[in-house]
Amino acid sequence: MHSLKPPLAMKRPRPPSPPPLSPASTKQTSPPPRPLKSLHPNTPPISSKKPKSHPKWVPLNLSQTELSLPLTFPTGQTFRWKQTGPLQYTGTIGPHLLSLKHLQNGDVSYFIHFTPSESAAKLALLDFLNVSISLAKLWEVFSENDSRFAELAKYLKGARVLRQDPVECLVQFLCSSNNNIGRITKMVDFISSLGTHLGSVGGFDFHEFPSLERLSAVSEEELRQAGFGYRAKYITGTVDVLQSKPDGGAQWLLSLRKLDLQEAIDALCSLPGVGPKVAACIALFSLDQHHAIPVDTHVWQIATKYLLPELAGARLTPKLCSRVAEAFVSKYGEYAGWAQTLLFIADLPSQKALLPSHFWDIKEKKSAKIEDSNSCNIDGNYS
Ligand SMILES: Nc1nc2[nH]c(O)nc2c(=O)[nH]1
Repeated sequence: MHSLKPPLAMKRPRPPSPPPLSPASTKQTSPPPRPLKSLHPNTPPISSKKPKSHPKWVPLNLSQTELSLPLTFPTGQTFRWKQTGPLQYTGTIGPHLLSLKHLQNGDVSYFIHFTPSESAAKLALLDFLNVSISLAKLWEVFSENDSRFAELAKYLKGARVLRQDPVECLVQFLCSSNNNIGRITKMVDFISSLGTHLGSVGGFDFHEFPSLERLSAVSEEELRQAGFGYRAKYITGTVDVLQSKPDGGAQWLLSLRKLDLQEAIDALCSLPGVGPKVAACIALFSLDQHHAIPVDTHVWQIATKYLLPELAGARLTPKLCSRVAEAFVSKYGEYAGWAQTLLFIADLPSQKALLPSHFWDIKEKKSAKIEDSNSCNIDGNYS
């Protein structure tokens, strides 16, 4: 078994500036001068002479109903954010390194560890969190149309869809094909380690996601040696195709935000290793395609139980995938992907403890694992 360590041949990029101190390291190694009062173990102490730019936890004006960090970050949308405290997650957005945490009343606050510009970091965070979309309002409408959703929503408040960078999202979901969360995370960590180091928090190193140019310097062989298996050729193949786009691959991917859903899915499926399920995940989590519906056997089970009972027992085919997607959209409307996200999360074994036992039926019969669900063949490797 190969360890997912950076290949020796790769040059490790240098940080743009000395890594910033994390809240934890601030506390442990170099407390700021003359603290007056510490409100929380991870809260930097307040100092009357604190320079304006001193990092601090800042309220985000988002309640837990609008954003639950444990339901949003470790539930299969992104594999790049790390849990760095009991209710605290840390990750990068572009060149910004930030932590988010829940306060005791559930509200979310953020802490900037490193950024070239604080105002740009805040804007990038709000954009990444899709804050212009009210989850409470969406869920009210979904709940009116679906009593089961209404009940689930009581237990799983705040499962929000993120607006990730498309290159980052695409590479993560290429790693997700037929894979489990632990290995996906290791692969994504490996790729991320090729980007510029931004700092360390809670014992984790954080890097800006590498540019396509930097990714194009990694060979298929290096990825294979690092344990990527057949996904290695999908990653290098996709990076090559993106690099050949006249305006650049990153720009090409961003331009898919303006297309209809089907056009965006077709464009994504032209990339090596991208099938309909992975394309729908990328479309939903990075391309503003809010009614994209990733369909795999787990979602198929939910759909045949609650939306299309007449199809129970049938074998999932590409045509039936479209039926499922249509059924979701006709039930939940233009933000149907956000409803799918809650139903997907409710089906994860990790969420079982949050739900009363009568919600466990599907999970009991089939352990809903991401590992089986992201194959490019929608009907292969699922059982
Ligand atoms: N909301 C969803 N997240 C996912 N992650 C993943 O790998 N598949 C899914 C999915 O179908 N929905």
